[in-house]
Amino acid sequence: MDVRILKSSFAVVERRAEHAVKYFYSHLFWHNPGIRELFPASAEDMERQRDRLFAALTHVVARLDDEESLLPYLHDLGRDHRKFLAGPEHYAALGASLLAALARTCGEAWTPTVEKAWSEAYQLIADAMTAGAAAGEDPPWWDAEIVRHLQYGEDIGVLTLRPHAPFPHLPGQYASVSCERVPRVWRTYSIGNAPRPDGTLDLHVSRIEGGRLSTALVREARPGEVLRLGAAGGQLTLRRADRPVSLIAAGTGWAPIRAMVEELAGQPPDRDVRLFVVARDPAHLYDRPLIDEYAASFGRLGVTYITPAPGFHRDQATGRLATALGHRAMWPEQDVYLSGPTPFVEQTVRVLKELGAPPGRIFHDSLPAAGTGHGTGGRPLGFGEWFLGRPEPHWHNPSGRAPR
Ligand SMILES: NC(=O)C1=CN([C@@H]2O[C@H](COP(=O)(O)OP(=O)(O)OC[C@H]3O[C@@H](n4cnc5c(N)ncnc54)[C@H](O)[C@@H]3O)[C@@H](O)[C@H]2O)C=CC1
Repeated sequence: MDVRILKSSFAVVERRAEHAVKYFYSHLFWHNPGIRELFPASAEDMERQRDRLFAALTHVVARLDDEESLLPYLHDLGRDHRKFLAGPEHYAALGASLLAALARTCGEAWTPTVEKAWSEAYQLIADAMTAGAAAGEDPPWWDAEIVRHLQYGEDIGVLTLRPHAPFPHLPGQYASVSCERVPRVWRTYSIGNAPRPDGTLDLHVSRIEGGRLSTALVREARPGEVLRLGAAGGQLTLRRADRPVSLIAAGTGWAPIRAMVEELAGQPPDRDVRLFVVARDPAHLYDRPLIDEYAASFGRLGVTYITPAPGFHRDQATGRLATALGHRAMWPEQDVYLSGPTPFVEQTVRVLKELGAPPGRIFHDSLPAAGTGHGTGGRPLGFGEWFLGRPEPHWHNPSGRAPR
């Protein structure tokens, strides 16, 4: 496999990424009509799917000369793709369409040497993914019955699920979730509890305006229905160290923090733990009674609730949090765990760094697209630049896994 040739031809493809990805899917669905059934039906969900494919491809090409890190990534990716019902025949079809799209996009730069390099590279990718899928000991997915559905106000739902088989997860991790009401659409939700003896788990869902899965889960799903879960992942898990801890949650970002508080409460540490809970209004502090109970029973836990001042926009709570963080000392010595909306996490990380928190001790899930769409000097980003400049999205980081 000639990595130099692959990278230089991929540089051409990146500049015309949108064209390449559209051509790829048109080619794939035209030649394999059955495959369309495996992908989301709506144009909007399909758009996201296109983003994922190119992001994963970029990730792979960037690591082609580092097989040591690439192979485990591809194994995990293959194992993860079992939940999409991907079989060996699909890998062959995808390979043919990928090569056709690359050839089309590269134009005259597509020589027999380039084609040979890409065929070999794709074979390596497909072999590693199918080997990963075959070696996976976990089920391809977990069916999980809704056993309780609580709704807080119009837009928050807490769903308790009972997986049909043991579902390994660590406090703070998330799972991808799919529901028959919105076929073939998967979204990640953090798990709101530490592992329980009865194996049940809670998902905290905030309904997004126009979000079909979150609307179905909050407003329509009922006990008795079965959801589908992919393996738990993510690295927002407690580091066991002898340091003070701050936990900061906004909105349903409370879910993974709650799981970590449960873990800490099981073995209360001999160190200071401070919890900041931020919500758009007091009615959205939906777990406040439980948090107060924890604070009463777990002596080293201090809690600060933060909502916007009356009459202010919900985001004002983030400014109020910054002030409250400024009143806490010890930032250079502690571990900080953060969870909530992406702009909230970005803003709070900046404040924490200014307060002296070491970047290596601030933990949060990888953030999806920052989405400003602008480069230096306010220049709009080209499509390929935009893809490449994005932080690594967590939906194609299947390596951040639960213990197996
Ligand atoms: N592991 C993680 O990081 C998790 C992240 N989430 C994310 O958290 C969000 C929760 O949504 P909701 O409960 O509806 O929260 P929300 O929209 O009610 O926001 C809660 C608080 O976050 C802050 N905030 C929200 N948007 C902001 C902005 N643009 N700039 C500054 N501050 C902002 C405000 O202080 C607001 O009061 C979802 O986007 C979800 O994806 C949810 C669970 C886990």
